[in-house]
Parts: sequence; C-alpha cells; structure tokens
Amino acid sequence: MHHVSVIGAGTMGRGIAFSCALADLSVFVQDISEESLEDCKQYIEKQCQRSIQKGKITEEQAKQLRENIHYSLSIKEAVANADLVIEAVLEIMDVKVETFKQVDNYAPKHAILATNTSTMSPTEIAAQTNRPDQCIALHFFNPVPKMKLIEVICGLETSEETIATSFQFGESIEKECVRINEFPGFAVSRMNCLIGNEAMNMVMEGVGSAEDIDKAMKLGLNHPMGPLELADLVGLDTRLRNMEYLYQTLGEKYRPCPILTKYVKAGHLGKKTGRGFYSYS
Ligand SMILES: NC(=O)c1ccc[n+]([C@@H]2O[C@H](COP(=O)([O-])OP(=O)(O)OC[C@H]3O[C@@H](n4cnc5c(N)ncnc54)[C@H](O)[C@@H]3O)[C@@H](O)[C@H]2O)c1
Repeated sequence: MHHVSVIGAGTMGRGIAFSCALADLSVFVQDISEESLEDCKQYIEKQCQRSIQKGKITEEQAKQLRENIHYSLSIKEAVANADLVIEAVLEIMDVKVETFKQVDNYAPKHAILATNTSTMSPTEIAAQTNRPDQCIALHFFNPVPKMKLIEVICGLETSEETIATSFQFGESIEKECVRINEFPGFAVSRMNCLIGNEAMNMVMEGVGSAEDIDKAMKLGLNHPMGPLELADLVGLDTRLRNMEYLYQTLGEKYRPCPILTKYVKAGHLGKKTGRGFYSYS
C-alpha cells in the first residue's frame, strides 16, 4: 500500500493524513472547503515542528513528510491513484453516502474504501457502491498522532482480504487494530458516548462542576481525560450527531443531554470554537 487518500481535512482527516505521511505513505487530502485545507496545512506544519522539538523526527524527515502530502479540492484528482481511501467528512449519513458514491466512481478498482464514522453503519454506506466487499470502517481516535487504536469494523459484505489489508495498513502506521463486528457505536463510541452524556446530565442536575466531575473520573477511575474535556476535544457538534444516531438506533438511554443540544445551538462547540464545557483562550 503506497497511496492513501483522505476525504475531509477536519479534526480527524488532518490527523490521519499526518500519521500516514509520517509512515512514508503518499497522501492526498481532499476537502470541499479551501479554509479547511489551509488549516490542515498549518496543522501539519505545527505537528512537524512539535515532533522535531521533541526529537521524534529530524528536519530531513519533516521535509519528506511535507512532500508526502498533497492537497486538492477535487475528489476525482485526490483518489485517482489511491490504494486506500479514508473518508472523514461530517457524521451525516447522506453526506457519507454521496462521498462514497463519488469515490467509488473515481478510485482504482483495487482500492479499499474506508469510513472513519464513529457510530454509523459501514454496510449501509457500502451498499451504495459497486464494491461492498472492499468497504470497511476504520475508526481512528482523536488526536490521531497520539492515539494508538484503530477499530476495524466489518460490514456484512466486507471480505477477509479487505480486513487483512486493513490490519496491515494499521500496523504500517504503528497503530493497534481490534476487529469489531458492525453494531451502532461499535465498541468505543457506544460506551464513551454514554459516559459523556451521563457526565453532562450530572452537570445539568448540579451534581458537580465540569472540573470536579472530570477530576473524579481521572483520579477515581484512572481515565486519562475527563468525559467533559474529552467531549470538548471531540467537538460538541460531532458528539451531538453521534448521540442522535445512537438514540435513533439503540434507544432511550442514548437521548442527548439537553445541555449538549443547547451548547451546540449557541455555537459553543468545544475546543475548536474556544468554548464548550470549558473556556479556551
Ligand atoms: N472528532 C473526533 O474526535 C472524532 C473521532 C473519531 C471519529 N470521528 C468521525 O470522523 C468524521 C469527521 O469528524 P471531524 O471531527 O473530523 O469533523 P470536522 O467537522 O472537524 O471535519 C469535517 C470536514 O469534512 C469536510 N467536508 C464536509 N463535507 C465534505 C464533502 N462532501 N467532501 C469533502 N469534505 C467535506 C468539512 O469541510 C470539514 O473540513 C465524523 O464521521 C466523526 O464522527 C470524529
């Protein structure tokens, strides 16, 4: 595997692009927004500088890493030589399906098509393509360069060859893979969204402040991050979409906390907008 295309240059897409380029894969990043592509370039530069400062890579490697990444507004151009396409657009089924249809049209016949969805059905997305056996979900975690796991989620028609190649890809970029059979929310989001939503309900009920609830989970259960700071990092809009999908598919216990809905309506989307459960300056 040499050529990876990443569709969507947001929080996840840019992290995936960095991790692939670091492993010396050739990466094409595509987005419909010029601003997102520009932000992505700046993110890659920042990650390069940080990695050099920490002694993780040399100046020479950073130069190569930058050269490994290409940017485009055209999906046709971005996937033309892909061995693997990773979709990281918004968590909206119609947007994902439309993206997959286009990618299926333009990517080489052998290419694997993966979605980075946190919750949704890879089978439903794959059914809209002419290669459902080559479709899979590769669920990365935020921030991608730091987080070791990829959940490899097999849809109904995903072939063993596609799964094996996905595991090899994961290893090649120094991630650990787990094999999960498709069910809404997979393993991690299904549990994590519930914990986050309960923490939000506790804030709403006045059980404790965001700071104290997060501290309790970190020191009491050894979680590396509190559920509310994690929700801010994920993006509250993204988290709300995850909750809405899980509520539709798994029922009442996933009903989104009203505070989450209120914050999203107010444009308080967490770290990316400077305000969520915490303020960031
Ligand atoms: N944020 C997280 O912590 C996290 C973790 C794991 C998985 N995910 C999943 O990854 C996916 C992306 O989430 P994100 O947080 O990076 O979102 P984001 O909002 O940060 O970025 C989405 C990007 O997709 C672009 N986009 C929208 N429509 C597009 C299209 N048709 N073609 C190309 N680009 C398009 C947007 O311009 C934006 O740059 C979602 O499915 C989400 O559930 C998110």
